[in-house]
Formats: sequence, structure tokens, C-alpha cells
Amino acid sequence: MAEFWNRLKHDFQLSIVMLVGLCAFIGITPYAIYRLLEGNYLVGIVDSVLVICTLGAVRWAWVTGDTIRPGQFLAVIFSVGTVMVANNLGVNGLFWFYTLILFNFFVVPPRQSIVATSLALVAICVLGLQPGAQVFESYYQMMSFIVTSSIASFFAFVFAFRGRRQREQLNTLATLDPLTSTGNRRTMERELTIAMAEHRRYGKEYGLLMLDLDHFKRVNDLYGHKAGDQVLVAVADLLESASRESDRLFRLGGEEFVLLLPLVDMLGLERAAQHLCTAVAEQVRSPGGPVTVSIGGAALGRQENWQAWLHEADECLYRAKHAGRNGYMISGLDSPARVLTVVSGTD
Ligand SMILES: Nc1nc2c(ncn2[C@@H]2O[C@H](COP(=O)(O)OP(=O)(O)OP(=O)(O)O)[C@@H](O)[C@H]2O)c(=O)[nH]1
Repeated sequence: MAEFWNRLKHDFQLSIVMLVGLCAFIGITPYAIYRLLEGNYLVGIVDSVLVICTLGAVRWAWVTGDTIRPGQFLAVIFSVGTVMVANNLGVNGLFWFYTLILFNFFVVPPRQSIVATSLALVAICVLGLQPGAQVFESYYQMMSFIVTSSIASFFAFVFAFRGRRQREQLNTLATLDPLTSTGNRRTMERELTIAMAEHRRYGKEYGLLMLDLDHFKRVNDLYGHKAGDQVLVAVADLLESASRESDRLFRLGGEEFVLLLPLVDMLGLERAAQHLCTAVAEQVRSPGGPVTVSIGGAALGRQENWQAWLHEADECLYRAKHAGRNGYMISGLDSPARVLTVVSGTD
């Protein structure tokens, strides 16, 4: 049960799909029963299909963690259902259109929602204009419906658009390091926890590198904090481009980075460390000359938790620093190795 609430707490869109599903279930089921008992089988069946599809979409989102396609499915089902109900019940069915506006803006992105809602509105009006149709009692009523539903859709769009942007900005603030745009410490903790779980459950291999700039204080002291910041950004960019797409880079704080590498063993980790050490020494420069990093690494094995794993890499980093910097040390492999690139301005 705790996991259930935890997932809902951390996945906003999933909680919205669940809530819309619950509302649709509670709100539509009595109508479905009522219409079936009343003998209006078309609307009864449409309502029942809506409820069944809603429950199916909720299950789909819950099992796969994908909220986009179930959301789109719900938007299509709700839109078609509302058109059919409006066509069959006339004014009494039209009221559901206002609920549709809200539901659509909750379950799909604003632009998709405005398309689905507009198509449903056009479909209702086209059906209403057919000879003998009973959707609207007069043209005046139809115009009132178009104007009021358009205004409601417009405000829902503005509200949903702004809300989505603010959520994205909040998410960026909460997960990324503002200077380098790499993952921040909180994101790293989450990813390491997931890596540990995958290693335990499926035996998936992971390696972790801890990278620390050498003598970074000198850059700050001699050339100012701004130059120091530029060096940090340049190192982060290089580490991103020199590592694999599946690797994840985080800034732990200050001049320390962590790289999480899936599907590598100890030897692969050593090769990656050597490659990154060399790449930084060769390609990143501060106003005072080449920049170098020291790296400590540890493959995921029997560590009790991610803190122990990180600590193991940190100890190796400490040894790489003490061996003279611009080098790397991988836990379980012999002694620290120095990168042989000739660089001036270090040590
Ligand atoms: N420009 C800038 N400097 C930072 C930032 N965060 C931490 N620092 C600086 O990073 C420096 C870290 O210095 P130290 O911990 O002594 O490390 P170091 O000089 O790299 O020495 P070694 O790691 O032993 O090679 C300090 O001067 C901090 O002020 C930041 O966001 N921007």
C-alpha cells in the first residue's frame, strides 16, 4: 500500500490518470445502469464502454508506467463518447461536453487536448445541423453552446499550458544542477538506488566513476569564480560527450562529478576512466592551461547500499589524488594509474 501512495506521490501524470479514471467510474457508472434500465441501450452501452475503457487505460498506465498513450486513448474515447451521448440525448447530453473539456486537459498535453476538444465540438455541431437532428433546440442555442464551450476551452488551455510549463520548470530545478545542467545530487541518489535494485533483481552490471578536478582552487583564486564556473561547464560538457549515451552524469557538488555507467565490469570501468582522464587533459583548458581530473571507480558488487558503493569509489579517488593526480584508480584493480598525457600547469 505504501508503494501505491509513493508512486502516486512521485508521478503527477499517473495520479491524474488514476483520478480521472476514478471520477469517470464513479460519475458514469450510475448513468450507464440508469440508461440500460430505462431501455436507452445505445447510451447505456456507450456509458458502459466508457467505464470499461477508462478502467483499462488506468490499468495500462499503472502496469507500464506510460501515461502518454493511455491518456491519448482516454481523450479519444471520452471525445467520441461525448459526441454520441450529445447526439442521442440532445441538450441533456451536451452538459457532458464541459466535463470533457476538463478531462481532456488533464489527461493529454494542452495542444492535443485542444485538437480533441475542437474536433468533438465540430462533430456535435455537424450532427446537430443534420435534417431531423435533435441535438439543439434552435440555432441560437447552438451558437450559445459554441461560444460558451469555446471560452471554457480557451481558459482551460491557458491554465493547462501554464501549469505544464511551471511543472517542467519545477522539475528541472529539482533534478538538474543549475550551472552544468547535469543531474544533481538528489537525482544521483535516485538513480543509484534504482541501479542497486536492478543489480539485485536482474544481476545487471553497473560501474560508478567519481571525478574531481585537480587543483581547481587555483583556477578560482587566480582567475576568478567566473572562470572557475566556465571550466566546470566545459568539463561537464566534455564528460557528457566523451561518455556513452546510456551513461548518466551528475554533479555531486563543487568540482566533483559522478558518472554512472550501465553494463560495464571492472575492466570496462578502467578503460572508461582512462579515456575520460585523457580526454579532459587534452581538451579542456582554463586560462592558466590544461585542466586535469582524478578519478576513482567501483563496480557494483556486494555493497550494502549506494552510500557504500559511492564511498568505495571515493576512497579510490583519494588514492588517485595521492598518487599524483591526472590519473585513476579502480577498486579491485592493482595500483593507481596515471595518465601519460603530457600536460603543463598541473601538480
Ligand atoms: N567557480 C566555482 N568554484 C567552486 C564551485 N563549487 C566549489 N568551488 C571551488 O572549488 C574549489 C575546491 O577546492 P579544493 O577542495 O581544495 O580542491 P582542489 O583545489 O581541486 O584540489 P584537489 O582536489 O586536491 O586537486 C574551492 O575553491 C571551491 O570554492 C562552483 O560552483 N564554482
